[in-house]
Amino acid sequence: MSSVHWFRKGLRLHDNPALTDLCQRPGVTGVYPIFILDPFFVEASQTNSPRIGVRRWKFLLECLEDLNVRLKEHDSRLFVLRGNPLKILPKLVKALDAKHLTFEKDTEPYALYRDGEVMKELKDYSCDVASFTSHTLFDPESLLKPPKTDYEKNVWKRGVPPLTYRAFISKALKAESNGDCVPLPIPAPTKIPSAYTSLDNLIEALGSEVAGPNGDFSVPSSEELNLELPSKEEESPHKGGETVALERMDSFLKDKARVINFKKPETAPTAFYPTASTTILSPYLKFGCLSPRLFHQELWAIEKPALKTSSKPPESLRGQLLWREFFYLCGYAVPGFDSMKQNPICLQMEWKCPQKGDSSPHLEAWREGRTGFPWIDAAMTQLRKEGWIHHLARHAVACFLTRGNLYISWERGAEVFEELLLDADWSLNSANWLWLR
Ligand SMILES: Cc1cc2nc3c(=O)[nH]c(=O)nc-3n(C[C@H](O)[C@H](O)[C@H](O)COP(=O)(O)OP(=O)(O)OC[C@H]3O[C@@H](n4cnc5c(N)ncnc54)[C@H](O)[C@@H]3O)c2cc1C
Repeated sequence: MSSVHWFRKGLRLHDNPALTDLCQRPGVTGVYPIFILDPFFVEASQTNSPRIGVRRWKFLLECLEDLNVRLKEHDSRLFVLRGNPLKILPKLVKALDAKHLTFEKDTEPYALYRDGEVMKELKDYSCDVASFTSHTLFDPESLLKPPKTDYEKNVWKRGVPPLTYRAFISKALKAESNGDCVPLPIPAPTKIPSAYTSLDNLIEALGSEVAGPNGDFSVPSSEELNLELPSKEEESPHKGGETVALERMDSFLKDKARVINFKKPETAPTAFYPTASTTILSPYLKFGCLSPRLFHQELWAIEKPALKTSSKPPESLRGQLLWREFFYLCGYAVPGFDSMKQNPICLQMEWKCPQKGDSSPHLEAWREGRTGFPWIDAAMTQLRKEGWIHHLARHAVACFLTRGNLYISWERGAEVFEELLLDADWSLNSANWLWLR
């Protein structure tokens, strides 16, 4: 019996409950691991700048290559399909006569829409569709309160979220220190049943453009995507993939004293990779090359025996992961989270450049790192060249653009970050810009 696992984020084999569950289902004899290159993420936004900058593209391709290599170790492979998932996926399921489709739950607005449409399309087809939480520590649904008052019912359609970090921690962990409440990661599948259908059959059902220029559903090259890659000297030092993610996590966590004493505000924004003061795991968490539950488990194993003396959330390293969790919950629960006007918890201000597509010489100078303020320009230059900057540098440039100096809308800043950051993440980017407003 054929089945499909759809990778979107969650580009990993470890702690991938959707994949592991599928591989263990009785009667499943062939698993197709697929990734769809969705034009939604490729096309330029209204600002005419691409949603994904070239460095993040490169990082994604590295993640896909690495995933393919790891799948091959299990006698499997990754099938990369080019096109709109709403059109391709139902066709694929039908062509393979697949009886199961699994994927990781994704709570961003576009993903919720996309997955809802795919499920609708497959409703009358005898394919069991199942999604699993593993991009966050908790399923956001589980942390929302039912709305009671008319106001709450009107505003919080998905449920009422805790709106402060402290309230979130006490809801999620019941007590600040109780890391034992967090679900544990699961191991990678031991066996991935191979898929047998010939590529010709798939091409006939889906169309040759879906299979890529070589007709083999392989990971695209930079040439296929028309990417103008930076020269070797200009490359970002951060390489994508689960293999690098696990190595980097292990390497950072070797220094237990650093983990136990980690206080985010005291880390240096001017320390760069490979001696950066924070983990630089954000791009790997963003694409799901690293499981947050595995990272949490490793952190908790170091912190728990030293609980009396260790640093605590929100400053500790586990506290950083909990910020991520809190902001994902807000992104899911708060309507219009990425905008000022539609967002009920956002301060309303008369910013300059309020509309998508608005520009100004000050905005351009900020974006290009030529404000004349050395610290701001250095941070924006690092962002452009490496795709990652320290939290305090993000804070500084964000304050400079908004309430600190230029009074330009935070939404314009978030768009620039969305393009340039390797770790650009809808929930976290919106949340952190909102936090500053
Ligand atoms: C204006 C602005 C925009 C930002 N946009 C993003 C974004 O698009 N994507 C993103 O991942 N982070 C974003 N951040 C948050 C933060 O700066 C980065 O997560 C962090 O600097 C990543 O570096 P690190 O992995 O070394 O973090 P570490 O300090 O090592 O923390 C470990 C992990 O905890 C999470 N984390 C840490 N700080 C935060 C935070 N403030 N909010 C949410 N999660 C956090 C990240 O997943 C991070 O990898 C933004 C911050 C600001 C001020």
